[in-house]
Amino acid sequence: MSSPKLFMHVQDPLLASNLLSLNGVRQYELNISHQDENWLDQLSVAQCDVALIEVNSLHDVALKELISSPVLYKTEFLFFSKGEPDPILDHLMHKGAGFHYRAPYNLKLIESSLKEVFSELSRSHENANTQTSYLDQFGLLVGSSTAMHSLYRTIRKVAATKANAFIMGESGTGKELIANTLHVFSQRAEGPFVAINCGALSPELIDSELFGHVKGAFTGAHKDHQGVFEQAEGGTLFLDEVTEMPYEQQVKLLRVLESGEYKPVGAQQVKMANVRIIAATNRTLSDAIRDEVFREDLYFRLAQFPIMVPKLKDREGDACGLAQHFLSYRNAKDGQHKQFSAQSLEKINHYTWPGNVRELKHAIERAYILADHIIHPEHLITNDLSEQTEIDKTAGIPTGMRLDDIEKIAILKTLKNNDGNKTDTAHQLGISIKTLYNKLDKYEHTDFL
Ligand SMILES: Nc1ncnc2c1ncn2[C@@H]1O[C@H](COP(=O)(O)OP(=O)(O)OP(=O)(O)O)[C@@H](O)[C@H]1O
Repeated sequence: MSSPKLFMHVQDPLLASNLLSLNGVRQYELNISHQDENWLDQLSVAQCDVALIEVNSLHDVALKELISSPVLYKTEFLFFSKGEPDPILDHLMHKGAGFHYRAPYNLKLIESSLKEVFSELSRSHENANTQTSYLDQFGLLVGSSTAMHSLYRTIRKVAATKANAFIMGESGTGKELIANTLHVFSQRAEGPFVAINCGALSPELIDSELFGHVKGAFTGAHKDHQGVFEQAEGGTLFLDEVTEMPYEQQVKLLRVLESGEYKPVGAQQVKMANVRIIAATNRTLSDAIRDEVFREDLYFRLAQFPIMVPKLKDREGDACGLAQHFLSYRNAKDGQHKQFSAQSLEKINHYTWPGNVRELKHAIERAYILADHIIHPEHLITNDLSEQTEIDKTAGIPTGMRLDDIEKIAILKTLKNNDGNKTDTAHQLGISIKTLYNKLDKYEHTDFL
């Protein structure tokens, strides 16, 4: 088991020796900087959990670079300064970089901060290879891997600010849960969390869905309707699949973000929005911007904090842990005691889960339905095409299975075969996209947790 790593860039010999004498420092695996090289470059390579940085020059290039570096969100920083006002350092503190100690330094306080951070990090390092059903939970997110703990730290820092955030990650990695967790840890937690899927909005109703409408604004507008900006007033508005919003609508969104003003359809008066926006996409943004699917200016407005979500296959140990987590909740709901065989856990551990946590969750749901007591590998229907024939033979529908369970299996399997593409899935199943979204929503909110 590797222990947490600490990077130290301190020029003042007295401060350096004081810090090195602390137990709080010595418990880490130490990386001392080479003074004549850029410390941020060194820290990026060393990938340390904690960094002690002495700031003693307004011309510290690395400090400026840190503002836009991903290292800012992966590392816990303790800055030391003589106390001269430093706008860059202030900017970093507003971004939730960590602690700033001003001379004369209180070594006891520094020691206790380092110990606290160490015990939090050790827990994540210890659990990195867990195969048990117990996983750490942060907000709504479950996972004990180092990648998830690094994400938790990022969320904690971003939540402390007022900035908009842009969550990027593959489908099924948990972007909506992350947005919700950000909300829960923010100062707006008492306000509403409103999520809207921009891919599921019909082009005719999009203005009304976003900004609302007044009675009589158009045929069928029988009464006033609140748009999501108003519903989320004082809270957080989550724009899922924001890159799927029609290009011309994106300008309207940009305008609201710039001025805070919006006008319900048919209204005379503008309203002021008081919402924090969190957006998400599973597209590769550079491609979406290049192909003119998504406006670059909107991206910059939304992405004051970009958050990258790790794929499930990059969260060591979490696939098995999450599988057990989902199964235990399902067992508890039905008063059952179904279990995984050792071979099933092995299969879960080795499969790459291209559909990420959603695919895993659905696979466990299907396995739970198909297995009597022990979940064997053949009950775990994955997207792995090399196993498809075998799966199809073994996944016959047992007599007496509930119709809504059969429907669920048909929907989830078709979705998987279409790599998560909901338009193609709805088309093949002969249902509307809206019905598909409603059903998926129902499964996600009723099966587990
Ligand atoms: N870390 C996690 N812990 C527990 N459940 C999770 C986690 N991540 C994802 N899930 C579950 O997996 C499913 C998919 O999550 P979510 O909808 O947040 O993913 P997404 O990245 O927003 O997907 P999409 O891009 O397709 O909208 C949900 O049922 C969610 O509850």
